[in-house]
Amino acid sequence: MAAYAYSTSSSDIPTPRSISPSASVISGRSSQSSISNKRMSISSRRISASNPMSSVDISAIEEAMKMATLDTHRGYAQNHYGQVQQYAKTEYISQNQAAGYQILREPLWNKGLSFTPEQRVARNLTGLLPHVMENLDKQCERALRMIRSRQTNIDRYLYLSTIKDQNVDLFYRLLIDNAKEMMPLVYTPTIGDVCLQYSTLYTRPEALYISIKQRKSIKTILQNWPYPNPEICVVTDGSRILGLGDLGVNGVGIPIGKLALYTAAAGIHPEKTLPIVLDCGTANETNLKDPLYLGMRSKRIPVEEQQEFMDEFMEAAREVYPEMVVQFEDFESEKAFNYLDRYRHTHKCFNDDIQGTGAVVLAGYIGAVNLSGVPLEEQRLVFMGAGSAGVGVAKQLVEYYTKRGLSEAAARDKFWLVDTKGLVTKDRGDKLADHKKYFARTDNNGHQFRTLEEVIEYVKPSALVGLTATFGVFTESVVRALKASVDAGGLGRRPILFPLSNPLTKAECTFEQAVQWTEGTVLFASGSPFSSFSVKTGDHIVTHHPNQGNNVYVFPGIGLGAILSKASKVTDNMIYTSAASLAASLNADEIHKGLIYPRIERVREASIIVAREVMKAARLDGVSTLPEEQWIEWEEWGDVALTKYIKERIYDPVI
Ligand SMILES: O=C([O-])CC(=O)C(=O)O
Ligand SMILES: [Mg+2]
Repeated sequence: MAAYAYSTSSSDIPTPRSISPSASVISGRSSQSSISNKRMSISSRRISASNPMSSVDISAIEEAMKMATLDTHRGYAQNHYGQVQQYAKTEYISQNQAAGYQILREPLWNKGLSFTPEQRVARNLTGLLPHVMENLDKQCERALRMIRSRQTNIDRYLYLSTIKDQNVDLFYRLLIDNAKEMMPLVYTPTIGDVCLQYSTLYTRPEALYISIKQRKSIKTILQNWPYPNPEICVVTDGSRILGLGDLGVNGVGIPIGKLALYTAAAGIHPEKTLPIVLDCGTANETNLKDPLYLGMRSKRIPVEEQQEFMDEFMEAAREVYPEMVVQFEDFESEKAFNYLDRYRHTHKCFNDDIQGTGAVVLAGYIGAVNLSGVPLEEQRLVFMGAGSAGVGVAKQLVEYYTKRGLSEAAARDKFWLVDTKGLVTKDRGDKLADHKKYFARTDNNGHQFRTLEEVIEYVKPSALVGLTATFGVFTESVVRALKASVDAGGLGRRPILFPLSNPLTKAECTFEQAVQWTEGTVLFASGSPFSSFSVKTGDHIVTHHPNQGNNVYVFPGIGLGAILSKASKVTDNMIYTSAASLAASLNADEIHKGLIYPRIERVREASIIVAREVMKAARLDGVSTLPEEQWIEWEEWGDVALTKYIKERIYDPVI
């Protein structure tokens, strides 16, 4: 039993022998195909009927690959147990060939009640739809009424998901026009609850699920994705989902949610988005014991084994979809840094938690410093949390300082990172993870500071950033100590406080607490959205507006910019530019209200600005593969022509 993937598991797992060959995967695509499912001829032949307990039979795989290349109608794939099987490739029909229910049942083709009388006749839809014709706005009205009638956010999420599964245009119109209300439902915080319960909520597949058992078939699996030539992929291994830890395959809600935002916030066509979860087992005991758990029921594989799997995945992704940009999401810190370092120079990829979060916090920091009354040079920053996000953010801020003329050493000196063991110092006595070493302090004179309070007392910071995934770490005494150290510098100075962990249940403090404990002076940003609130002081009512320092303000624009500039890789400068352009994208009203990010309703406008500047940075760095004449032509028109080019290419459903 030991070599068997499901070995840790219970008796409800079917034995390999009980799987019939005809139940195995099918794949492939015709070259001119545009969309999924339709007519699938299922005929498969197991070519390795070897002992199911044995490990993967490489020679059988090679044999199958050889046969697959000789016969273009056939491919190969591994089943759940790593055995190789051969099968006939999927035959597709195009939208033009489809009629009747084939159209109504394909969410990307279905226009709901928007089909015109002519279309209804031409596509054999008469009688399949009610009499009325409605534009998207009208259909949104119905959907909104339904969503608002639901009692819980999970129910609202599920309702939205059924719309997405039936009529993609309607789903995105809803999301785009009601961003403030809908985004927390399809993204953080609700998505955190969805991931926790994903195996129970599951009704239908929405992503590619690639398990370590199928690692020799990654190319086939990628080709099984029904939509041609995806441009952006969000991939996770579920090992660090938001601040919720290892959720295994249940973490797939994150790639799905992030990609919904790529479409809503940056207008990448939904057909061009590809969510992927790599199933490498899980360390989550609750999942392993859950009879409904959907992933591989085995312990998470060791880091080294996953490295090989990841290499194969990245190679396969590049070969099958050479134009696709890959966004790494919610890998645990060590892997997150490793993969970014390993692939960033050879593949089109970036890490959202390190680079996206880094950029969005930098943008907020630029705005906050302007309002704080503490000059940039005098700022001192304490980071609570030294994982991928904490270190990623701190490095992005170091780059900002160095771009403003500070030496790297002087810039780094402005940061004090704290983890569960206290201030990160060189002589702390424990083995520091590689990614923390850069920020380890040497000026502590042998003294170790074990608590956040001690660190604040010692550092006297002007800014406190939280990326700990621990609710309530910013206690009243911590926040008051931060305020006191800022007040000591002079009148009118304001503390910067960013409790950034997601979802809301992991936020280091709430917005109301931050306002109360700083007597309203705080410059605040959180990862998940808090609501505004008003307080009456004397005759005045003062409304406090929070900021959401979430990477949703940058990753859609970074991805779109990389795609449209046809960048061969994503450079540091492109990431840095996303932050600088986001900081500069506030309008007069937002500045007047003291905000440090654009309102979430304007995220699409901000993403277009970010994408435009990212494209320009790609060109400056020599990684854009667009023809030089194209750039010269755009330059003659300033930003107008490039903005127009972007707007003409983005998805904006209107009927
Ligand atoms: O998903 C979010 O809201 C932000 C993020 O990347 C994370 O917390 O890992
Ligand atoms: Mg993330």
